[in-house]
Amino acid sequence: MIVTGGGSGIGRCAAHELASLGAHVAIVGRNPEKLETVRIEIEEDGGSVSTHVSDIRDEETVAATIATIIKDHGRIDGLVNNAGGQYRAAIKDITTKGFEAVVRSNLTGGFIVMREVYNQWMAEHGGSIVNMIADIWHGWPHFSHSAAARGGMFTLTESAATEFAASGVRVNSVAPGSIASSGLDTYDAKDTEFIQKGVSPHIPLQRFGTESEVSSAIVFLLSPGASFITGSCVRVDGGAPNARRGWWELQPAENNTPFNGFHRASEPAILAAAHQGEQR
Ligand SMILES: CCC/C=C/C(=O)SCCNC(=O)CCNC(=O)[C@H](O)C(C)(C)COP(=O)([O-])OP(=O)([O-])OC[C@H]1O[C@@H](n2cnc3c(N)ncnc32)[C@H](O)[C@@H]1OP(=O)([O-])[O-]
Ligand SMILES: NC(=O)C1=CN([C@@H]2O[C@H](COP(=O)(O)OP(=O)(O)OC[C@H]3O[C@@H](n4cnc5c(N)ncnc54)[C@H](OP(=O)(O)O)[C@@H]3O)[C@@H](O)[C@H]2O)C=CC1
Repeated sequence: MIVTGGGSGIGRCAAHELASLGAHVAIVGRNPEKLETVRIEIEEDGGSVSTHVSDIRDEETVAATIATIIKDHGRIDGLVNNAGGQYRAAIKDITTKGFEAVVRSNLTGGFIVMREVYNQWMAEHGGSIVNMIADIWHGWPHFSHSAAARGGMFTLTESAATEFAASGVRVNSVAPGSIASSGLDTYDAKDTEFIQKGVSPHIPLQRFGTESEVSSAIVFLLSPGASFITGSCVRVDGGAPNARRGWWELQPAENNTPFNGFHRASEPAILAAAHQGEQR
């Protein structure tokens, strides 16, 4: 199994889960120290793991990385195309260089990894691919570059699912909403406050999700339990896209206490666990 972005957050959690189920996990990322930390954790837990330093945007390195994984481990049954991210900015302030950096990180890079895994292994042997996107439905203000890229990845997933089906390759996407992952550490306090105020009041389940709640969707889609599912998207978002204006005011009075995501009783525990790297 390959997990890109396996050195932190959701990718780290998925890598732990896959290793605990008996898979050899090849984790890919740019930062060798992060990968090394996760390698030690997984091995301490009795799992099998290898680390591969690669920027998913660098075609040559990605091709070489996939070839190495096949040479060393003999097969690739699954790909978790998870690496990515963005910074918060209004459209009016996004430079072309910044826009392209985010699109390359969240669309082109994932495309390169998926194509190489397919061409070098899965076209002949089958497999399962999970592409990470985000809660982009109806747009993603202040993260528009990422929304554009993830929208592309959503339809790339649908196209690949059909093109690859005859090879026995399933391709699905997972769309996390607001997840209290270590990825939130990449935002400064101002951004986090924006996310908290802008996002939390619109989550019907009234909290942020956890890394393991996203990992379980990933693992399900990779598993034989999902053998008739391809070209689909599993949303892991607490119902956020279904909340509409006025929704909160229509709640029963006993539920009608102000909630602000991070301030809910469960939030500090979830965030603390994510920050301390305790989620597996
Ligand atoms: C509720 C929340 C939901 C979502 C949660 C998550 O996804 S959690 C996951 C969160 N995890 C992650 O996001 C992790 C992965 N994310 C990343 O690696 C970066 O965000 C990246 C995608 C921009 C790639 O970065 P890189 O190192 O490859 O690129 P680079 O540094 O070379 O920049 C290229 C250009 O982009 C621009 N620019 C960049 N940053 C800013 C900024 N803060 N401000 C303004 N502009 C910025 C700038 O134009 C820069 O060029 P310049 O002006 O410097 O010549
Ligand atoms: N947390 C959330 O609320 C949400 C997260 N997501 C998405 O889920 C995925 C996982 O996020 P999360 O775990 O929260 O955040 P993290 O920032 O912890 O994870 C992102 C991982 O991707 C790796 N990465 C980023 N860019 C590259 C690159 N160009 N090449 C190789 N590796 C790269 C990073 O490692 P390194 O720095 O070593 O390269 C890092 O390990 C991301 O795509 C994220 O945008 C989507 C919606 C919501």
